[in-house]
Amino acid sequence: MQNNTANRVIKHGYKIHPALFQLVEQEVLPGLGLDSEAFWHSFSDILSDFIPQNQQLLEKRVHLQQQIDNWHRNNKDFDANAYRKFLSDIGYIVPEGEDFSITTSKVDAEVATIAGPQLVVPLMNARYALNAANARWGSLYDALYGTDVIDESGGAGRSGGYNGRRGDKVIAFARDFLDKSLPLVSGSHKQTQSYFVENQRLVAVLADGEHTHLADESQFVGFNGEQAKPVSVLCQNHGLHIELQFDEHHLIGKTDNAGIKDIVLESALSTIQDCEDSIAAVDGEDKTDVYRNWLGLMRGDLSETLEKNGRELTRTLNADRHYLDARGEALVLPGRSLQFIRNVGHLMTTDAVLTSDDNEVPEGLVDGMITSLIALHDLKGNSPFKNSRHGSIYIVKPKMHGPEEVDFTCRLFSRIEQALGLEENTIKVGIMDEERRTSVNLKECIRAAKARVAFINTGFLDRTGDEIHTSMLAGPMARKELMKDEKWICAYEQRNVRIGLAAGLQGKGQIGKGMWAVPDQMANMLTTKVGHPLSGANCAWVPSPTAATLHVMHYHQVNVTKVQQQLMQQPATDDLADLLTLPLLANPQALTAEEIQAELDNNVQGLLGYVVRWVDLGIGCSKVPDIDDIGRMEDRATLRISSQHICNWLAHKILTQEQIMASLKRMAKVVDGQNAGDGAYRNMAPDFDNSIAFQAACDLIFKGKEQPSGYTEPLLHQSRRQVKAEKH
Ligand SMILES: CC(=O)SCCNC(=O)CCNC(=O)[C@H](O)C(C)(C)COP(=O)(O)OP(=O)(O)OC[C@H]1O[C@@H](n2cnc3c(N)ncnc32)[C@H](O)[C@@H]1OP(=O)(O)O
Ligand SMILES: O=CC(=O)O
Ligand SMILES: [Mg+2]
Repeated sequence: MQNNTANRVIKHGYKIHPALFQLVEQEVLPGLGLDSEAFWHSFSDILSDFIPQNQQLLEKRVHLQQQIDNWHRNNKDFDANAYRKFLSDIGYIVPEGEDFSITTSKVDAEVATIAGPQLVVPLMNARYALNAANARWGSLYDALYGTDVIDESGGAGRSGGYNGRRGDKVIAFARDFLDKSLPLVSGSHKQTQSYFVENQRLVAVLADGEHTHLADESQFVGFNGEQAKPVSVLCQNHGLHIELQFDEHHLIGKTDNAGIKDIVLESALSTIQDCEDSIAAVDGEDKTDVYRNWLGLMRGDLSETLEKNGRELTRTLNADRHYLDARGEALVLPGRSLQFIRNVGHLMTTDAVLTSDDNEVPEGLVDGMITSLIALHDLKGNSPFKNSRHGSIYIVKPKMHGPEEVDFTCRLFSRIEQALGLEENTIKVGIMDEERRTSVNLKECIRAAKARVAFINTGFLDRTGDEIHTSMLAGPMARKELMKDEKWICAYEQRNVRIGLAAGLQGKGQIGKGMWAVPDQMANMLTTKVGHPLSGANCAWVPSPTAATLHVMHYHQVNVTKVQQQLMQQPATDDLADLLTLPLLANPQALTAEEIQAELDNNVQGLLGYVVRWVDLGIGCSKVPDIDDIGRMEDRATLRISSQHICNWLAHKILTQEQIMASLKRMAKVVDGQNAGDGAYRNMAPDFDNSIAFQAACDLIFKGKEQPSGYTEPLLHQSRRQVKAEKH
């Protein structure tokens, strides 16, 4: 791919994309008190020092993978002990050192001490990014009414205008939630006729006129309005706030015994603004758009005008929330989620900055520098809002392979801090445990970041892709849907919590769990995702604000601190053997032709449905219907799984090339049909040869074995850039 070198601004030998240069000079640097020349000088020094190291780390990945491939070629009879020894001999598994505790400081409570949902959002989409930042507080009534959590039986359907029968079910569900999280001394919230404040206590009046109180009176936090007739009452449970809002003239309030019009839950405590797998930013122009959104969030002036339900509205960041505390004194709570930014990993390069000989520079280096620079606006108080009250910058670093790569990130952050005049360890790091070499060496990875690590998180989607790719030659893999029951993944999830706790993350940072990837199945999420806090995780990913408002109920139900304390009492186990158990098909011959076809078609449908929107429309995260018509969140990590899975079955002759091509062509028509309502969409069928998206999908499968770690971004980027070039 030819890089556009026109109109570049040369800074200390590097050629800066004009859009990025303009953004930094005209929008980012003003107000930061930094000298422009000094900034570009230190940026170029950092690039010169870190580019060769970045390259070496990538070469090491390739070298290790080659040795693993050779080992599988030469060891058809798998011996687990010999395999483990081999991995240690080649340095894939590193020796574990003494126990230690992380020393990270200045971590905000949303990360360190309060357990709750973490929302992830594509930063390229300002409408969603703003919505996510504002998802700190969400209406429980809306979340219940609008999703399958409330069943439609008995005339409680969702279509049409407000359905009172459905509303009654919502209110009953919510009252039940109040009874569990804010129990009363006597009676139930289901019987309350009113609430008021008296002598710094919350009083609930029951149907028979009895005045009762909260069983734990310290749960009452504050109110708004008159003590005798509050318009809202604020309580808390496990550090999470619950707001009861009253209005007896409101559509809902007037049907409610106590005049409650809504119950608002503190929901997404933290949000990850994503520059990585949920977006499609392939060049300097795209990167600049993404950085501009981050700037708007950090400067507090991001806004987006949109049309919703036939009305135009302008979305901006929500203000903080004001109350009177129990004593009647002012109380202010954050109106927005605490924001992390996810940078890209070490693999990709970007033309946002070119070297003197026109080579792209590692994208992660540019992300690190520019997103930190932008976050300085928050630290310097240039926004009417505050993100980190402790003056920290939170960067999630994905797809790192082992402790050396974590160390590289930390050294990069340290240099960025020096360049920006920040105190050492201002930039906190979230380590995604989503590559196998990180999982097997997790303790050493955390040690490498022990003064700045603020979270570890099991990115099980990428991790599954890496599991397949790393052992590509070992044999055919289990079916995709059954992967979640395999020994390695159970060990991976438990081990991550165990090692995180042993390294002292409790009270200092997050031990996180992965994404709920079926955005419309909220009832299923409500029964299943409680498993995350129960496993000792103090946060877990959700795909939408609604999911955050529902998932937060799990943290009311489970006291994660107590779970963690119990887990810390348990003796350490050697779970490495389980972690290294390959998820191979127990009996490939037992698969029926129908099962094979269904597995293939399902993978192909998801893959095509995602890739076509990525390549042709630049949409990095989509809800794509699977073969059973269930909408699934697809991003680059889920694509990594499906492409690597097909590739693996092809490599082991469960599938043939012809069979895959036939499925691709058949499923392309299905996907075209699914997108028929979208005017911007371009069909893949029948002119397959001229569809860049279709060709990209083929390459992801047929060239999948050769892709570094099975990643999808090199091919996606190349194809998207081709589409963009054709449009210009
Ligand atoms: C493996 C990994 O890396 S996982 C991390 C990467 N994945 C993600 O970040 C997933 C983020 N989620 C999403 O992008 C979306 O929820 C999708 C693509 C899954 C579904 O999107 P859609 O089909 O547009 O959702 P749907 O139509 O149900 O809802 C749209 C509404 O929800 C909001 N919404 C949906 N997801 C989000 C989100 N993550 N953050 C904020 N708002 C969101 C939209 O703003 C929109 O509301 P609006 O009209 O008021 O603006
Ligand atoms: O980034 C998350 C994942 O599951 O991959
Ligand atoms: Mg990932």
